[in-house]
Amino acid sequence: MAETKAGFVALIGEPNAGKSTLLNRMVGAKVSIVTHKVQTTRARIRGVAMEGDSQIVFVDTPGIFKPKRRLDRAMVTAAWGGAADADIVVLLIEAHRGITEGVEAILAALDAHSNPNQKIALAINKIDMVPVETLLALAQDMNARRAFDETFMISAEKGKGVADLRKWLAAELPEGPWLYPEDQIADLPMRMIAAEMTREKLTLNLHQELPYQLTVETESWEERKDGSARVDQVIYVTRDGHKGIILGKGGETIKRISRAAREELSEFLGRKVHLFLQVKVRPNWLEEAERYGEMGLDFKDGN
Ligand SMILES: Nc1nc2c(ncn2[C@@H]2O[C@H](COP(=O)(O)OP(=O)(O)OP(=O)(O)O)[C@@H](O)[C@H]2O)c(=O)[nH]1
Repeated sequence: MAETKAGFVALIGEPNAGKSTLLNRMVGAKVSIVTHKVQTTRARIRGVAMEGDSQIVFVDTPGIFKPKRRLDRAMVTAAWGGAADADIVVLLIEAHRGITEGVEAILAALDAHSNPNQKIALAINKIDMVPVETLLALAQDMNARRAFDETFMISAEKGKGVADLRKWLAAELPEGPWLYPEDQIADLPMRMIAAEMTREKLTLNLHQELPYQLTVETESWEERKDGSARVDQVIYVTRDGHKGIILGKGGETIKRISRAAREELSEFLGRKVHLFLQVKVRPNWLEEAERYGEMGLDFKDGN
């Protein structure tokens, strides 16, 4: 019998590089949140992909960017933490943006946050947006700055090159027993996935900065005899005014958000869901330790 392999792969990159899209494509289920807005990923979400005898456990980290607030700092620390613990690190960059200041900053910090036993691959994403010459020049330029173990050119959205990357990852992982039951696609508690779904709908339905000033928590999850689930969530905002915006005129906005989140969760679970949303004002939630635990982040890291 062939030896099984298993290990952790960290996807790192600037916000919006396409980490969530790539993860979802590799795992084949929507476990991470994808939107057009940056910094949507706050927690270290894992997805598990099987490839032959290998089990690849993905750590989808928040984008790495210059931290300003405590929450930002905790997110960036979590991102680097994910990289340090992984067997393989994949640096994802955007083909059309090339070597940005952000990419340079990540390259400069990569040595300090990785170890010599780790393989580090480069994945140039969004190749659908540039001509092939640009792509080859970028691959060369990046490899001149750092000797990557392998370079991949992919389109996470269109699925190009993704299978090659997956095969390479599977082959490079250390030998060992699988870490999760084969049919388990994500170890993220369902409560958190449900909260992320609601947060995604809020992000899509609200404008500008507001989505970054709120957080969603699943307070209770009740399995009902008829096979449905009752899910109660609280949306925490920092100001009274924000609460009004989320509720909307006659509660229209929150109803729309609730309907969209319920439909997605119900589709994901394959059964009926009763979703109840409440909006609460907590001026200091950005500074409260327990909010960080809920998001899988360490409060201390924000200091
Ligand atoms: N054209 C093109 N767009 C892509 C591709 N991959 C991802 N995108 C888009 O890029 C945007 C960002 O993708 P995400 O997967 O959310 O990026 P992320 O790195 O997880 O972002 P954060 O969660 O903010 O860190 C989305 O609008 C995607 O649809 C690609 O191969 N080609």
